Amino acid sequence: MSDQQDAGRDQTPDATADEMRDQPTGPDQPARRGLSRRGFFTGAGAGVVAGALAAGGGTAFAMSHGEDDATEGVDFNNSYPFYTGTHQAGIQTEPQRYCVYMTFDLVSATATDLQVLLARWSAAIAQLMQGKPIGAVAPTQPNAVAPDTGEAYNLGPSSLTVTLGLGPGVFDHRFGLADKKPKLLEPLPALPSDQLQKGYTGGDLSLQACADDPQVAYHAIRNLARMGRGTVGTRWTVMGFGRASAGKGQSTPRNLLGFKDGTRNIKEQSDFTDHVWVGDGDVAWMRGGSYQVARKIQMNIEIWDADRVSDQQQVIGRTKNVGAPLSGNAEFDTPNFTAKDAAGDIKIPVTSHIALAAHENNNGVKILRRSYNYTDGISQFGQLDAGLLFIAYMDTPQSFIQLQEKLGSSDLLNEYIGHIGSGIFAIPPAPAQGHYLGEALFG
Ligand SMILES: C=CC1=C(C)c2cc3[nH]c(cc4nc(cc5[nH]c(cc1n2)c(C)c5CCC(=O)O)C(CCC(=O)O)=C4C)c(C)c3C=C
Ligand SMILES: [Fe+2]
Repeated sequence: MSDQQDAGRDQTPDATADEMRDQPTGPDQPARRGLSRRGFFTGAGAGVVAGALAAGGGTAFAMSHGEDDATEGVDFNNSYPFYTGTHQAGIQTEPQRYCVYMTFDLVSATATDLQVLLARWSAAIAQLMQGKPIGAVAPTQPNAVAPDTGEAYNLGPSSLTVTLGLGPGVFDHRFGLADKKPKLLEPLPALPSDQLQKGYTGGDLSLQACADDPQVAYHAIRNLARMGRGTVGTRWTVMGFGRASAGKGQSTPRNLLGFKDGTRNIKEQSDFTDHVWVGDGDVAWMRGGSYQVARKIQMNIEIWDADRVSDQQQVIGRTKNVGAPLSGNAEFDTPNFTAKDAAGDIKIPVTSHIALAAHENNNGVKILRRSYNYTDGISQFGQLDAGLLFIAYMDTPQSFIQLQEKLGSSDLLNEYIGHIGSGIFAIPPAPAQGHYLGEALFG
């Protein structure tokens, strides 16, 4: 690691050495908390993802921003525990800056192969989340092939979380696990405005690796895919940057439309209990788990960029700079969906994105959004190929279906986006020490 990277990773200008040593750890608690968010060196910015990858790590650089920014500091030494015995990390965890999402097809039809893979992946994920390699990077035996590919060596845990999902295919005729199938795990139905492409859809297993260093997230997925060879084959992947959602202690970031995204995301513990974590109503082994819906949503960026900001605000239902609902003044003002202006017009259009998606207008339905921006470069038509890797967690997939049936039919945003990829997965709870993800399936 270069001196510059070392400086970015280990120096915390306004935290003392004692503060750094004495932070509490526990389920879903980072190993080090309480470090000042401001005054830090920041991690790699969204616009330099490719550069950071090419440079071989999270670029550390000092920047000055205005007051209304989302530049919380990054502690590359922060880690989360894997063996919590409760919920998997990477859901309630404050969103990290980068995400590599990949789905896999099971190419072996033997339940034992699946069982061994889940056990080996679990052990490896636990190591990776502590910032450790999954075996020797440079074996002493000169003819040996290295178990770990090495590109994350010494980069620090970087808040890595790896979240595993089980798709509907795990419970089909192949593995004898049909009686263990989560009650609500079915392929998503066709939804209005779907433009799904086979190359970005489906999968028997999913891995969501999130970290504050893109290379740490990529290393995790690369090595887990490598371990899976012979049992799984890769299906589709998206690399996400610039978290497009906010956790409880975080400021709200912006998506590629330039709007704050995540203002009214789920943040309170009671909402996680009521809307995200599976309770007693499902198969017993899913208790503490969740359902994950992933959508690759392409944006027609050039068309959006040509639109007047006043119109963009009508589409979203919020102001672009502050992120306030059109019925209010400040970002966290509660939207008033019946408020009218002096001319008698509804202030938040009824077909705006937030009016259609808000829980007040959907019988109380709420989902946890944990999305990331993505770019695939330039399309065959010479246009920017970019969008949102929409990832959501919920206690029933019906919540997403209900919202998307409405959004897909009427959302003003549909002129500017297209859902091109899709996947649905059951998220098992996290194992306790000595156990592995999905172990209850094989009892
Ligand atoms: C089916 C669920 C949703 C999809 C798909 C979706 C796509 C999508 N959203 C944005 C941008 C924003 N979304 C915002 C709010 C918001 N979105 C959903 C659901 C889906 N979005 C919900 C439930 C909400 C909260 C509504 C509320 O309670 O007010 C916002 C506003 C800021 C915020 O509260 O987060 C933006 C901006 C894009 C660009 C997009 C697809 C590309
Ligand atoms: Fe949205």
